[in-house]
Parts: sequence; C-alpha cells; structure tokens
Amino acid sequence: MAKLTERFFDSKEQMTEALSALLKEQLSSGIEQDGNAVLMVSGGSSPAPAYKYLANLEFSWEKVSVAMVDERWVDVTHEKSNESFINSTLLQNHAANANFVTMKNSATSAIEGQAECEKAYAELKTADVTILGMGPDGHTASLFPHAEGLKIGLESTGKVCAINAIESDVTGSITERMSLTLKGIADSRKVVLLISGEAKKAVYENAKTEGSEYDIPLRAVLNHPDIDLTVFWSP
Ligand SMILES: O=C(O)[C@H](O)[C@@H](O)[C@H](O)[C@H](O)COP(=O)(O)O
Repeated sequence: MAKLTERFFDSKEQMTEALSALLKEQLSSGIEQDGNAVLMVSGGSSPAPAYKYLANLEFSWEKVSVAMVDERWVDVTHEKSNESFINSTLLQNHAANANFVTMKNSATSAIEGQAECEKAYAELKTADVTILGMGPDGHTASLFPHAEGLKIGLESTGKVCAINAIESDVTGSITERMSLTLKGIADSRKVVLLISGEAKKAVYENAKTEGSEYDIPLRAVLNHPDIDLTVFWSP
C-alpha cells in the first residue's frame, strides 16, 4: 500500500493555498538536496489556480524542470494539448524560466514516439513532486481503464508508455496519449492526487476498495508500496 495522507478542505481556495505551499516546499528541498528540482504536472481544472500562483512566485525557476504526467498525441497548438495548458497557466512570469520537458515529439503516433520520450524522461532525476488528477472513470495520468497499453503502463520498468484509451465521454475523441507508467509515477519523492467534488470523492473511495487495477487504474497508485501519496480534496 502507498503511504497515504488525506487532506480534505472546505473550499478550493484553501486547497490551492495548501497545494501551493506543498509544491514550493518540495521544489525547495529538491534544490537544496540535488541543486535542481523536477516537477511533474497534470492538466485538469483542479491544479490550475496553484499553477497560476506558482507562475508569480519569485523562485529559482532556472533550477526547476517541469515535465508532463500525460499528454494527448496532438500538437501543442491543439486546444486539447496539456502542454499548451501548462504553458498558459504555469510557465508564465517567473516560472517561464523553468526548463520544460515535453512528452510530445514529431513521431506520427504515440507508440512510435515512445522511445524518444523515454530517452528524455530517463535524463530526469527522481521527481520532487508529481501532481496527479483523477477522472470519473478512475483513470489517473493517462492510465485509462482497460486501455490498449495499460498492461505495459502498470508493469513496465520504463517511465513512459503509449496509451490508446477506449473512447468515452471522459476521453473525448482523442484517445491516443503518452503517459507516465506506474513506475514513472512512483519515481517521485511525493505524489499529490487532486480530487474535486462529491462524485469524484465516491470514485476515490471506491478505488480504495479491493478490486482490479484494470477497472480502476488509480488503485495501482494506491496499492503501490513505494509511493508517498497525499490526497487533496475540495468541494
Ligand atoms: O488529460 C485528461 O484527460 C485530463 O487532464 C484529466 O486526466 C484530468 O487530469 C482529470 O480528469 C482531473 O480533472 P480535474 O482536475 O478537472 O478534476
């Protein structure tokens, strides 16, 4: 089982404040320890206010590498690109000085781009903090239930994997993705899971029950013995 800490807040503002403080603390201690820090980021609405706060924070951003937790296999100009979202929320003002490591490359498919992405991620040290979201289907990163590539995502010793999700209301039409593997998620001093609303709280509680990691991939994170996980929930 992961080492689990649960922090439930009364408002999104309180969650953002606590999350921002945790991110700053993890990055500072990474720099103190290794001279540089690695932050793994997800898309989604929950982390956006903390990203905006960090963007305006005076910090040694030139010592920070920011890398994606997952990405749709689309160009950065695409409206659904997570990289574009990170550019417009986090990599602004002071944080624009951070070194950004993309998941997307010029390969025509995620599976063809996997080796190049793995090479880029292999050069990164253990992350200081990894931010995960969770979908209503129990996916986290782009580890979607029963997706093509999920077995590799759960079992590989590599950091990244190509995923082709089963199309649903949650995935939308773009099902081809690159994702951190479970091993890639676990290669982090701290993992943070952000959950908003009662409906997703129920999904999270269900993920904590015994069952298949293929049905609810978040279970694999909760079950992982080496993950230090803090769950942030707000209404
Ligand atoms: O790539 C995606 O499909 C989304 O980014 C997704 O994985 C998101 O992180 C979660 O659905 C949490 O979203 P919220 O932060 O909006 O709850």
